Amino acid sequence: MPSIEKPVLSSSLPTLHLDLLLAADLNERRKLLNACRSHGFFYLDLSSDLQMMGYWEQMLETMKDYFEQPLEVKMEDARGSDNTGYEPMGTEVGPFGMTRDGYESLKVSRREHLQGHAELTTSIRDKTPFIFDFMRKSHEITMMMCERLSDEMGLSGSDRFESFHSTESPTLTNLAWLRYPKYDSISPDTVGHNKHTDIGSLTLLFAKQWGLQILSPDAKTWAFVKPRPGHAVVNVGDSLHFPSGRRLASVVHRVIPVADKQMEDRYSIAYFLRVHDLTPWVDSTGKEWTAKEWHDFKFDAFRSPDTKENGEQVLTGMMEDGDILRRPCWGTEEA
Ligand SMILES: O=C(O)CCC(=O)C(=O)O
Ligand SMILES: [Fe+2]
Repeated sequence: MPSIEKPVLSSSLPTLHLDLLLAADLNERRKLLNACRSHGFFYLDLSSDLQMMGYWEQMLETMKDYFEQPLEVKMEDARGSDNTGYEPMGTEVGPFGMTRDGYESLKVSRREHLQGHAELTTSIRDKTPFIFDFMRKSHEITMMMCERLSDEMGLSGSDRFESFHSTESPTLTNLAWLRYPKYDSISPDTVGHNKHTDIGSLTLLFAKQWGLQILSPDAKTWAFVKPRPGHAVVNVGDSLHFPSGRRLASVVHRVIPVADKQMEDRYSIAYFLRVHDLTPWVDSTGKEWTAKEWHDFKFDAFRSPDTKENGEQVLTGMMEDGDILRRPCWGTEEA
């Protein structure tokens, strides 16, 4: 097992409140934009939404039951897709030299949600209505934040972030369950989740256990994001970073096992809100992309960054250079 540096906690992440954002509180809206500009990551206090808090608990139980099944049963849900179905451990490159990733996942796409039918074949199939409820709520929350950001940035018409997510065109939005095995049972060659920025627009992450690290602009080093009860973690992805003219920060993060803290399997739930496939943008080198091209190129890089021209850079959204955060142009402007 590679040695893991002493944890540095990220205590400086801003905290936003779901109820205040829903009420379109002007101060909270300003805080949201500042958080997306300066840190790209923030805590979202969900404690005002008892239904969501209940869903989170229930989802954890459901996903534990799912992952406990034998590998060959879970493989019945494998579809060789990056947005739907089961993926075993080791599909992608891991965080340390010569390692593969150390997590398994199950994804349900928004396309399945909108069609009202998930292509699940195993025991989990009868949980589909609950999974769809969770996705609906996660979608409402993330889209509401897109609205608040657009308002605060004074965007109108087709420049507003909501319009990038229109249901008329396909998107690769999905809900993912992730399981990282407990520290004791990790094999040295499949570990954690490699450094990356998220492909989509906003990620709503439900994780009660340690392991998530960000490349902190404050500490200029890897910092653990401390799990906080009743709080989700939200982060900006590349599909808001580039289309916002890089004013919103898509920050590099990863997951690594924590020796004295990961005594149990680690479970996280991520809602990956993504823009529609044809959304155009220009990257930091001036190259033009559509969201779908970026997505496909980046997923290839997840699997083998060394074999792709600029794979490393695509992986980290061109935000990082040798584990040092490249100071982007965000964070300096006033809201
Ligand atoms: O499992 C986690 O806490 C984070 C996962 C993640 O960063 C991702 O899947 O993009
Ligand atoms: Fe991520």
